[in-house]
Amino acid sequence: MSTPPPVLVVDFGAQYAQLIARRVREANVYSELVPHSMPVEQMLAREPAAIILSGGPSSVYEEGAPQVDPALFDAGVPVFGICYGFQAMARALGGEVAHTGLREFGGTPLNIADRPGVLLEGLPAEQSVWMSHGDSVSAAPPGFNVTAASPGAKVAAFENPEKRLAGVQFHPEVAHTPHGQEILRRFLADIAGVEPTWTNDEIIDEQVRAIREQVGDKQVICGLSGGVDSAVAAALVQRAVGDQLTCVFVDHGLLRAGEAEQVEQDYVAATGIKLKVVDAADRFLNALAGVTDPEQKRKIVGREFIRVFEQAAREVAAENDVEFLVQGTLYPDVVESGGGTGTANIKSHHNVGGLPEDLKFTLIEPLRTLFKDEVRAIGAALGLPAEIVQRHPFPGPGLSIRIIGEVTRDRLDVLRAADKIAREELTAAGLDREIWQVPVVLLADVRSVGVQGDGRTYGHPIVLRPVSSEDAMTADWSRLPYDVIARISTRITNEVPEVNRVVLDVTSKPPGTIEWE
Ligand SMILES: Nc1ncnc2c1ncn2[C@@H]1O[C@H](COP(=O)(O)OP(=O)(O)OP(=O)(O)O)[C@@H](O)[C@H]1O
Ligand SMILES: O=c1[nH]c(=O)c2[nH+]cn([C@@H]3O[C@H](COP(=O)(O)O)[C@@H](O)[C@H]3O)c2[nH]1
Ligand SMILES: NC(=O)CC[C@H](N)C(=O)O
Ligand SMILES: [Mg+2]
Repeated sequence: MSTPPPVLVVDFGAQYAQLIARRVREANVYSELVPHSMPVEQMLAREPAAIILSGGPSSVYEEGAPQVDPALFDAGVPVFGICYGFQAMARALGGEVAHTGLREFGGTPLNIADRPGVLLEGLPAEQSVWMSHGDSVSAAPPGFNVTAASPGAKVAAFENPEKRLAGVQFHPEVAHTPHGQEILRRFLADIAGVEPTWTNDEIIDEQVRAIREQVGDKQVICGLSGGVDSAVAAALVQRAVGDQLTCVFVDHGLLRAGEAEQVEQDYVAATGIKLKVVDAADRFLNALAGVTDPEQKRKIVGREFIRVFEQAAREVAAENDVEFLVQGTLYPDVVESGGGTGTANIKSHHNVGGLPEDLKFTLIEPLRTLFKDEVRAIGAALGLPAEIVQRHPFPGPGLSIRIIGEVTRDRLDVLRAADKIAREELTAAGLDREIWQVPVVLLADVRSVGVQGDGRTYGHPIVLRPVSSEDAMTADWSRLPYDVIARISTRITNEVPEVNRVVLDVTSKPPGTIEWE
């Protein structure tokens, strides 16, 4: 894929590395993450427009701490250091970093120096920034102006605009640094001289061009779920190769009420796309019989999806094998599956970590580096209707990972009924847009005693998990109005006989993930 010269974000193990890349894209500049282990020559071979060094947990003076190769600063590429990256930069260029004993975590006042330089000129002389450090730069490298200080960091920002180098101790990428985005934008525009041309239209044109080149005159299939990501991915591919694309919607028996009908009607009506619907419920439910382990469920679903796609591909093009499979994979699917830089496997998303080893398709995943809200913006720019673009996420493994315990048809029916009620009440209360999603979970192996109609019941609990989030990487539990929760609870316990208790999940992410499995 040919993209503009990237701004490379070098990941030193920061919590926020991908967030930095995303903020750069928000400044309309193309950006990608690379590991700190990548040799400088390789970074330079990418002809980056600029390089940003991320934060990280190490201390630069510790033995074995990741260092920055000083050759990076001689290459004439603009460099911006953040937190650990700032400290590593200071050290590589002849400044000093010390453990001063003055740690700063969270909102911290920043005082701008008399010579505020390019990055801070005209911004409030005192402003709040988000800090998270124990080490500090005690002396800036020769040739650099110190442009700000904080109580715990006498060198909190420095720059050398002639050499196009700058850095900050604080985190401009987080929302808690109010002027952070402006500071990042100034680095890109005024120090690095990068043009802000990476707009949604640009992304679309670039992806369409790349997909057309990759696919040529071959046939393509796309797993279409009715969700946002695959809808946007399919729309991009349709724009690129038109009716060489066939979408395949798999009814795996793990869907919510009304979902299959909705895909068949809404999506085809909105886009005119060629759609093949496969009823594969028996196949998935047989494969899942007796399985309770979440990772095993996810891997089974991942494998069965591919087997169904293979069969569908054979039917789409009898003699001319389908080589390409389009998936609406997003960046969070990749990181959580352990595909980031040194990141742990939290859960195998069926479309990444859950794929079988003998996968024969070449994957086309045009959204793989993006977050959901970026994808929504692209979907809107492609002209997809709001009902599709604003839809709540629903995981590919569907209700199988919302039944804690074995997945059976009866349990699926119970969960489907409860989920339908929760969704109806949320929509009736006008809360869909405020809420990220509301997984409804059945604790199938847990029972508790109830009393209904003067009789004893021994039923199952349903968990409501309403969350608010910007990008699914972090989330908070949503403070739904009590009367809405009460209506959902009353209706579920009245209308679903197997359920006699409704509980609310009040855990943020971290420590909980959004889905229970
Ligand atoms: N029922 C399905 N039939 C066909 N493909 C599916 C199905 N469910 C998921 N997929 C494939 O797996 C990918 C990942 O699923 P995921 O749920 O993350 O995305 P989505 O459904 O497109 O969007 P959303 O996150 O909004 O639900 C989809 O983009 C799609 O390619
Ligand atoms: O396509 C998907 N395949 C999966 O296997 C999967 N698991 C979780 N999710 C969705 O991803 C977001 C983050 O979820 P978690 O906090 O549970 O990891 C939430 O929006 C989840 O609904 C999935 N989507
Ligand atoms: N967030 C960071 O990058 C921290 C850098 C370094 N570990 C410190 O404590 O100062
Ligand atoms: Mg989905």
